[in-house]
Amino acid sequence: MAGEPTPDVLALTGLSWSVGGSAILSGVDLTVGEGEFVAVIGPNGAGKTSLFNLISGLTRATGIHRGRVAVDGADITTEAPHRRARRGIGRTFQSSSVFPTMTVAEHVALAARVGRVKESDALDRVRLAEKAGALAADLSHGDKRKLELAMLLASGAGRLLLLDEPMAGVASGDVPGLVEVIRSLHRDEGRTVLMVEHHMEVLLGLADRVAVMHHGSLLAIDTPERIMADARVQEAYVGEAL
Ligand SMILES: Nc1ncnc2c1ncn2[C@@H]1O[C@H](COP(=O)(O)OP(=O)(O)OP(=O)(O)O)[C@@H](O)[C@H]1O
Repeated sequence: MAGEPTPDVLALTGLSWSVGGSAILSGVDLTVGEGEFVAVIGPNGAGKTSLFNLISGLTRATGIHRGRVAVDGADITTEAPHRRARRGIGRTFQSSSVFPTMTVAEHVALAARVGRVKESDALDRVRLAEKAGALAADLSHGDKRKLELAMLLASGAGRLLLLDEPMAGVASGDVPGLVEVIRSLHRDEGRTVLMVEHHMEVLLGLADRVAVMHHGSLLAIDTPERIMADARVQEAYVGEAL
């Protein structure tokens, strides 16, 4: 007999945020299932980063909030960011945040102090083990991204990964390696991923569904192929490449 249905890892209901009278997010409803990969796209200023901020709790003290954020069925709308991290929410930012004078291994050791993951394991999983002794300042941009992922894994906060434009600034030759690392965290380890990414060619074969943000609302959510063929999406992107 089938057991109880598992709650969605993430469920956003009527999520809205306004600052100084301007609506930045309006009534976003979105559910993400366990092990699902959802890409978030949308023109500049559509609200993608704000959406991630509301899920990770970074904007709690700013503006007017409405709606609900639930993780594994628990309402976390007013929870502090560190408590959300303990539930497994791991977040990366548009620009890399590593300490130039620390080595790769030192970064991961620091993160592992709050998690229970072996440091060498975290580096292996992002394919950075051979650079353990390198200074972060000497890493390519793609390797800095991998290091941030290793830190999330080591800290134990990577069951639901929120990746904000991980390919931004990464040299084109390093993109396939980084895509492979993200693919393996999702496909081989079953992690749930929400990722902002502008390049549809990266998302084809990676994302199960693509959510399109436009003017702070969710315009459409569907398979990458159907999203690419959606006339409303094409219209939202007038003047920008999809
Ligand atoms: N703390 C804030 N206070 C006021 N306005 C904000 C704040 N954060 C974001 N905004 C505004 O909200 C809108 C959406 O910004 P956001 O960064 O979420 O968009 P985005 O889709 O991630 O854009 P991009 O693709 O350019 O990164 C923008 O007009 C931005 O200026």
